[in-house]
Amino acid sequence: MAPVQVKKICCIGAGYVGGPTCAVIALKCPNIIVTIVDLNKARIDAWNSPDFALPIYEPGLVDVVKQARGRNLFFSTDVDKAIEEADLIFVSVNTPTKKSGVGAGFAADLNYVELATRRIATVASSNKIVVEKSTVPCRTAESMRTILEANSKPGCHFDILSNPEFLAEGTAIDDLFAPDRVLIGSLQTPEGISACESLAQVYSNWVPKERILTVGLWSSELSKLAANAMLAQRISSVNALSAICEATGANIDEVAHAIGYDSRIGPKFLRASVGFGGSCFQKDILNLVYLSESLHLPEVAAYWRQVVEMNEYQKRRFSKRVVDTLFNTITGKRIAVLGFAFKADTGDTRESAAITLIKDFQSEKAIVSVYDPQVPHDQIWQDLQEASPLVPLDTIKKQVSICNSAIEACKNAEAVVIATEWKEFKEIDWEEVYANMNKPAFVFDGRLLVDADKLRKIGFKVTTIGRPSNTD
Ligand SMILES: NC(=O)c1ccc[n+]([C@@H]2O[C@H](COP(=O)([O-])OP(=O)(O)OC[C@H]3O[C@@H](n4cnc5c(N)ncnc54)[C@H](O)[C@@H]3O)[C@@H](O)[C@H]2O)c1
Ligand SMILES: O=c1ccn([C@@H]2O[C@H](COP(=O)(O)OP(=O)(O)O[C@H]3O[C@H](CO)[C@@H](O)[C@H](O)[C@H]3O)[C@@H](O)[C@H]2O)c(=O)[nH]1
Repeated sequence: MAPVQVKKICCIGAGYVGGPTCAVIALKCPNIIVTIVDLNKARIDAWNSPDFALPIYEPGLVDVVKQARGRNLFFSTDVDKAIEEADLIFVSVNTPTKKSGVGAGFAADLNYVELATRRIATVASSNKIVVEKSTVPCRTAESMRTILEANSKPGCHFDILSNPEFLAEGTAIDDLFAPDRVLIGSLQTPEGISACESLAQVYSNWVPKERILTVGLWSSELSKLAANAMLAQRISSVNALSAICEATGANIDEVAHAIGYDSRIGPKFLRASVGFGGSCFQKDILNLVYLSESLHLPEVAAYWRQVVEMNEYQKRRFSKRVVDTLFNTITGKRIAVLGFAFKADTGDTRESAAITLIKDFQSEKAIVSVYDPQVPHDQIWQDLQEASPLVPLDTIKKQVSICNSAIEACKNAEAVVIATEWKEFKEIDWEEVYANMNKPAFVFDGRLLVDADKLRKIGFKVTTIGRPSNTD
């Protein structure tokens, strides 16, 4: 079967994945019309804003959108029109962890995927290649196919592909321009292989052929969960070692450096931290845990669950270290929290470690001043409210304030807690910070960001993750 040449793409979901991914496809494939749709009008309006005030912050994204928007890249709320016109449809909607019902707290909520799939079936009157871009449990493509086939118009044929996304926030554009690999899963039927070839041709406009991996549908779906589980496992492993370092006098930086030199281990993703955050790692591991339990593999489930438990332990351990170091009480003390995003170079706060830390400080009755260079203030209030649903926002606002600079946040504080590795925190005038703080002035570096010796020379008492107190 000759592969269909894709001329029009629709992407359902204009979020952190759909937006950047399909904007890059539009940039790299000027002959393909790409329309990104979403039900959220405010989000689409932001993508279309004349001054490029896009709904997500991602280095390099504005340049991509500037070049392609209006040429062959369009953002719209008219979901049906874009579905109808497209040859290929990416489903890039959110798949959060279920909050209630069977599998609550573990299983992926596939409601958005199902609604988008049903919409495609209802609207489409010509053949479509439907691509699962969202991260989903193994065999979701089968459910999508069943829904599409049961609801399709006569003569309308659907091929389903899995094409998970591996971009990391903060480096999304670089990752999309030069991906380690593009993974496409299809049924191993002539139609499936042909559809796979159609999508591979789109990517081959800029991705070298040897980096486009084609596999079976279920392997593709599972590979996405597996990649995230193994990445998160590395962080939990290094964080577990950081606890041993703090107790023994070893230095986690030196340990990570030494083990990373082994070419079988490699140096990347071994940075001890206050805990991993982001919308993916925890969700996808819990998804894998649920899958393992559903398959009656309790030992496998327990193995992966431990990666998340270690992460929770790391966050709790860090908060406790702050309290212990500040003479076992932080009641009424001002703590400056630098960074609220889950990592640097993003404004995304989903599952950010900062949220847990601030909640812990609130329950110890500290006064908290927060600063993040990218996260909107409304988002911070929303996250803190969601973290403490029983506490009225007015009460939270009496304990927490949001500042417009790091210097302002640190004023009159007893301690500075570095929760996100923003480069600007390395470069702030620490002498000025010190001058304006109560003494003794403490710094807790949860990101291995600052030069502890330099800060100690200024007068700070510095505690660094993965190093023993007082001696690093
Ligand atoms: N964020 C990441 O870095 C990342 C990376 C790789 C994979 N993923 C996966 O990609 C998927 C999307 O993640 P995200 O971070 O972009 O989510 P997101 O919440 O930022 O975006 C999803 C968008 O889909 C829209 N939507 C939901 N249902 C819809 C429907 N029926 N019709 C039209 N629009 C609809 C929502 O309004 C939302 O704007 C998830 O499965 C996630 O696990 C995310
Ligand atoms: O050595 C490290 C590396 C990362 N982190 C933390 O781990 C979290 C996740 O970081 P990262 O993986 O860089 O960002 P994400 O955007 O969550 O990307 C992950 O999740 C995406 C969504 O599935 C995948 O597509 C990516 O491949 C995968 O890296 C963040 O809190 C980081 O601060 C560490 O603590 N130490």
